Amino acid sequence: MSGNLWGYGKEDGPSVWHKHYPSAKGNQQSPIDIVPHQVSHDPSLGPIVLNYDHCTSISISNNGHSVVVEFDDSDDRSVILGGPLVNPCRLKQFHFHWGGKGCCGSEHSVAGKNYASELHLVHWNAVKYRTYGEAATAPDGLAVLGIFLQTGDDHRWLHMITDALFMVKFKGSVTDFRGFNPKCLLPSSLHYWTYPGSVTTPPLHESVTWIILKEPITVSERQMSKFRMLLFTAEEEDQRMRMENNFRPPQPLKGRKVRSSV
Ligand SMILES: NS(=O)(=O)c1cccc(F)c1F
Ligand SMILES: [Zn+2]
Repeated sequence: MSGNLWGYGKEDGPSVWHKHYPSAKGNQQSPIDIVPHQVSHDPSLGPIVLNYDHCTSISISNNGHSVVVEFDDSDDRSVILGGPLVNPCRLKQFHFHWGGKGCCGSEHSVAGKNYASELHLVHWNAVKYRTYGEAATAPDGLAVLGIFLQTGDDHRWLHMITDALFMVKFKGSVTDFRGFNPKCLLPSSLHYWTYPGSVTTPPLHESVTWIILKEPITVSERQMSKFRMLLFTAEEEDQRMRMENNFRPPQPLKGRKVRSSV
């Protein structure tokens, strides 16, 4: 039975990840608190382009840490390009981080403000690396697009995801999830902040070019509550633990520059 290597609890959460994952104390860790007034505007930064029109979602699953939608990344059907990126990067998966009822669960914060949740679209540099695994350990291997979720009215398309969550309640569950285009989850503006960082879950590799959209999307508290009916635990486990507060707190900037497109 695969043990629980790490989690978000008191005994296995972010404050003890460094015991098994030394990168936790590295110089380019994520997330960070973004302070807009200290960001340097870089006019050489072009717009980001999302070519998701022929994207191929395959499945939605509960990996015991979040809910993940996986894509077919066997070719360049869905890529992110432009902005700070040298090479186009292939969409591999997206997932969310969220808090408990009514409190915040984003990973990045903006001048100390946290949002209710944060959506991460994970892409990898298939121009330079042969596999995702190889890219995941290289400094220019991954590009993650971060989108903040704030609460308000219902999001018109998020129900496509929240309606499927009952199928993946337990850790280790997976179900078909085809034909979903994440373009429907984007805000109207693609203005962004960007900085060099890490994946925010173990093994915490410093392989991510972060691209964080400035404009949040709006979802309802009712839609957010459906994420909280997911469980960190598997069906056969006695202790059922609600999946919430699955976020890492901000990490030291250590001299890194956060740049903005406009
Ligand atoms: N939270 S996260 O977007 O940094 C992330 C998590 C797991 C695998 C990744 F490749 C990744 F990017
Ligand atoms: Zn994430």
